[in-house]
Amino acid sequence: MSSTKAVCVFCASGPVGEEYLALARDVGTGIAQRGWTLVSGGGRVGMMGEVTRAARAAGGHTVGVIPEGLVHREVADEDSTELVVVPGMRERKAEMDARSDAWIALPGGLGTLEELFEAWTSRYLAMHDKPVVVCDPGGFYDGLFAWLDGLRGTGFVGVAALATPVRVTMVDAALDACA
Ligand SMILES: CC(C)=CCNc1ncnc2c1ncn2[C@@H]1O[C@H](COP(=O)(O)O)[C@@H](O)[C@H]1O
Repeated sequence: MSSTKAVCVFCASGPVGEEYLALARDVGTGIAQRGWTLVSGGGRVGMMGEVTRAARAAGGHTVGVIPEGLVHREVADEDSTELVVVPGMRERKAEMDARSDAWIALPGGLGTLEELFEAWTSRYLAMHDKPVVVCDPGGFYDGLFAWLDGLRGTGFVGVAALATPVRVTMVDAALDACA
């Protein structure tokens, strides 16, 4: 077993399709099967709820970090092994960061992108060396990465920064990249 202890997963909180919910379950199950802790946004909604329920069903330890203002909106995961209620979004991100050894982004919306870009930019600025992994079996993010790739050579984005996230299509590969 690798030394990774806790993986933070970013993913959709909205009512997305079954293929995305199934992906979230596979990731939660895989994290638990490796004996790792899952860190998430602490809500029961969308993929976020699926990933945590699956991790616990597989015997995993889950840590949910939710701002008090979102406890109702995102339906705080009271069954979480640890549920950390924080004052606001900045504290949520800081707590998720402090408790994680690696990040996995799954398909998601604006919140997921916001979290992914913080992990990504802080890594290319050498503020940490935690793996930043994008697990995208269906090409959900292809348009985003194609657009960013188009900035190559324009001075807006460095080649090393573009190469920072580990992009994979398989859950096992995503977990291997965290190790
Ligand atoms: C003030 C400040 C630091 C804002 C940064 N913004 C955020 N920081 C942390 N989690 C977020 C932020 N915006 C949205 N999220 C969370 O990201 C999760 C996924 O959102 P989404 O469905 O991809 O849309 C949701 O739990 C949502 O609450």
